[in-house]
Amino acid sequence: MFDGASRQVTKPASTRVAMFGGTYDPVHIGHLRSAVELREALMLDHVHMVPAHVPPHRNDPAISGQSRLEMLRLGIGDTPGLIADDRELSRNGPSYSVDTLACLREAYGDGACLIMAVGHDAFLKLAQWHRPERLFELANLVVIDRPGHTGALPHELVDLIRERMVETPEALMASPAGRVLRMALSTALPISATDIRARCRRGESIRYLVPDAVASYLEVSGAYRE
Ligand SMILES: Nc1ncnc2c1ncn2[C@@H]1O[C@H](COP(=O)(O)OP(=O)(O)OP(=O)(O)O)[C@@H](O)[C@H]1O
Ligand SMILES: O=C(O)c1ccc[n+]([C@@H]2O[C@H](COP(=O)([O-])O)[C@@H](O)[C@H]2O)c1
Repeated sequence: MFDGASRQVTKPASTRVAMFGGTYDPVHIGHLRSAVELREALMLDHVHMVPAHVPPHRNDPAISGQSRLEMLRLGIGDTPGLIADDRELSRNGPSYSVDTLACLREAYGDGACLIMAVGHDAFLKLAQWHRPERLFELANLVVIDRPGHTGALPHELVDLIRERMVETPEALMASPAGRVLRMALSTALPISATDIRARCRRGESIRYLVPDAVASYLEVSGAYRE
C-alpha cells in the first residue's frame, strides 16, 4: 500500500484530477483531510468533492442537497485545489458515479489522469455499483484507508480489480484510467457523518469534528436535531 505521507511524486505535465464523491450529510474533517492529503500526495490539480443528489444504494440523505452543498462550500473555504462541485445536484435520478466521471472526462480531455477516490468502506461495495467495468475505462481508482473499515474483499470485487492493482503513484499515473492504488493517510480519522448526526440528535457538541463554519451552520439551522 502507498503511504501518502512519506513520498512525493514528480510534478507531471498532464492534468491530474480526482473526483471524491459523497453524501456529505454533513461534510466532516475525515472527508476534508482525505481530500487534502490525496491532493498533496498525488500532486493533483483539483479534487472535485461532489455531493450526491440521490445517493445510489443507501437511504435518502437527512437534509437537502443545497444544505449539504452549502456546508461543503463552508468546509472547503479557501483550501487550495478543493472544489465543491454541484454537478450531481443538478441531475435527476440516481447519482451514478459513472455519469459524473464521464462528464469530468469530457471536461478534462482524454489525456488527463482522472481519479475516482473512495474510502475503503465504499470500495468494498464497488462491484454492486452501476456499470463498474465502465468506471475503469473512465478513471483510475484510489482507495483511501479508513479506520474501522477493514475486512476481506468480496469475490466479485477481487475479480473486478484483478490485474489493475498497482503499488505506486507513478504506476497509477502512467495510465489515464484503469488502475487501482490503495493509499494510507497520515491523519486517518475515525469520524463518520452517522456519528455526527447522532450527536446533533442528542444535543451534543460536534465542534472539531467538522470545520467551525459547518458547526455554526448546523447550530443555527437546527439540522439533524429531530
Ligand atoms: N473518516 C474518513 N476517512 C476517510 N474516508 C472517509 C471518511 N469518512 C468518509 N469517507 C469516505 O468519503 C466518501 C463519502 O463518504 P460519506 O459522505 O458517505 O461519509 P460517511 O462519514 O461515510 O457518512 P455516513 O456515516 O452517513 O455513511 C466515501 O468514499 C467514504 O468512504
Ligand atoms: O455509481 C454507483 O452505482 C454508486 C453506488 C454507490 C455509491 N456511489 C458513490 O460513492 C460515493 C460515496 O458514497 P456514500 O454512499 O458512501 O456517500 C458517492 O459519490 C456515491 O454517489 C456510486
